[in-house]
Amino acid sequence: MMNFTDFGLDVKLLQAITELGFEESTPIQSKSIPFAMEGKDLIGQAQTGTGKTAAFGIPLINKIPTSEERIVALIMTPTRELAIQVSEEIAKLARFKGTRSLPIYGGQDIVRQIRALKKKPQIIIGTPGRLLDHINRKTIKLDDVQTVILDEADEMLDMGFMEDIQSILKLVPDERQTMLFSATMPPNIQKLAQQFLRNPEHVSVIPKQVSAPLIDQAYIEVHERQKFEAISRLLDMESPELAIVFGRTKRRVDELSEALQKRGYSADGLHGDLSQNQRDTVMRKFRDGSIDVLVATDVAARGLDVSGVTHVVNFDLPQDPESYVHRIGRTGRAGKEGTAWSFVTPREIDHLHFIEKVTRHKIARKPLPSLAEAIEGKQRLTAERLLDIVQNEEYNEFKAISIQLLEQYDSVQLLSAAMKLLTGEKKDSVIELTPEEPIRAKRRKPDIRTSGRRPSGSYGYNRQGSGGSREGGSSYRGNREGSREGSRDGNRGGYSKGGYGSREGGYSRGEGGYRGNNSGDRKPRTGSNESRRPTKRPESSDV
Ligand SMILES: Nc1ncnc2c1ncn2[C@@H]1O[C@H](COP(=O)(O)OP(=O)(O)OP(=O)(O)O)[C@@H](O)[C@H]1O
Ligand SMILES: [Mg+2]
Repeated sequence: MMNFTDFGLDVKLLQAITELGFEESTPIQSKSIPFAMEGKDLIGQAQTGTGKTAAFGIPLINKIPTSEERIVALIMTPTRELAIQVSEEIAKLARFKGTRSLPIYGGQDIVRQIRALKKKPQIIIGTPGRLLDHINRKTIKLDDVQTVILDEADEMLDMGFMEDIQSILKLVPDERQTMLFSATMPPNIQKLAQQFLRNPEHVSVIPKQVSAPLIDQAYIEVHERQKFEAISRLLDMESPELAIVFGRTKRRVDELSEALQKRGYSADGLHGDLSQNQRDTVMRKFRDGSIDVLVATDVAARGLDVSGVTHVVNFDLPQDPESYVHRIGRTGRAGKEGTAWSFVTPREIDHLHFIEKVTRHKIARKPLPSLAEAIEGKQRLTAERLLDIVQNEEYNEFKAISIQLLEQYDSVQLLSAAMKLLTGEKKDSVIELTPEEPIRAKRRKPDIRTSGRRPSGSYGYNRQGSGGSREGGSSYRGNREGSREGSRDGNRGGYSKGGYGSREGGYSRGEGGYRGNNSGDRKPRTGSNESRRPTKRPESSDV
């Protein structure tokens, strides 16, 4: 671990890093920043939630002169939400230095983007489809780009963005620095790397444990028709601060989020068929805590960093182990702990074993919480809420009436009634979700490592790859949308509990650190770029 002061960074950048509460660099940052500062091309791989964004953001901002008036850097991400988020992190890091960046993605009003481009951003963060659109309109010119970063590079390939990326990179001068980052690196990344990187440094953080140590993983065997009851009980029992529930299809996400709302949970859905405006609203509500359950397709599986996500639930098992890795990686970030549950139907047990094998992590089986446990959980939560008020002495205006009531009734009676009211009764509306087909286990051929250079096991796990055929798509591509088909090689590159020092404090960031605040631009998005649609994936987040 290093201090950020060791890298010889611009003082204003250091100031921003301090302000963000980053005390020491994470392993991927310690390893990548020096290479990046030397101008080397780079393939960077490390577990979810370990600071890859800053690993490329810091050296990037460091190298751009304040006086620069051209677009000199390009960052590509697979989804719009991620473009927004990365752009926000870059903006925070660039705050004092004054580096100008701009997110550019599908679904946002293009005229507005064109206007923003006139302010001479130095860094563009975008999704490939919309970027190409601007390139074709000549509103973005890449002739002066010196640095290109592909975040979640493997996912962009899986989404069928290869051609788009190729067309874009052809327009960038050869004399440039190119960097790829992801927690998983399938073999097909090699193709991209060979084509676009020059003698890249492979930086991968070697994990002590195969799976993310901070995520407590479990599965619950349920029948398809029990899933809704199961999720209700889990939510009641654990009352997550924030939870992300992954469903396989858009229909699933719509039905489930509606059903949860009907039952009184504060939930909302996110998938690629919503308007950008709706997507933004849902994300904002989730980040500020006005909803606590985000039901989503795999559009939310990659890269999203929302602090306070304590639980991830795979309501439907993902097709690919990589998708599993990224999904559960929405919790247990930045040194915090998290819990991930997966619902597995009896016919999917084999598929679960396959995920276990590839991720080299045994997932513990847990029983479905009983109704009694769920009720107890809810009551405990109510009691906590009450005690909170007691502790903060926020009840003065109720004192008089309480005294009056206590003259007539017994205190236990009264308190019980108050708790009943507070807990709320479960609305037992009938919930019916359209069943999803079980995922069939598919055998994949043993994988080829991302790069022959690394000793085996240096990734988080050696996965069995699909040997190139894209896993999963076939059987349900049609309506399964959302599911990210697989990247091939997964890896939780890194970082064991000890990785950040001790787990809580180790990855320390000041209290005030984060909480998705969001300086970035969040405007209603309208309009779209339908001209290019990734071939592989019905849910494109870009167009
Ligand atoms: N050195 C650091 N100290 C403390 N917190 C950090 C540090 N670097 C990054 N973080 C914070 O850690 C969180 C996770 O970082 P980030 O989103 O970059 O992870 P990632 O490795 O890109 O994960 P994913 O694979 O899911 O995209 C963010 O909130 C980020 O601000
Ligand atoms: Mg990331």
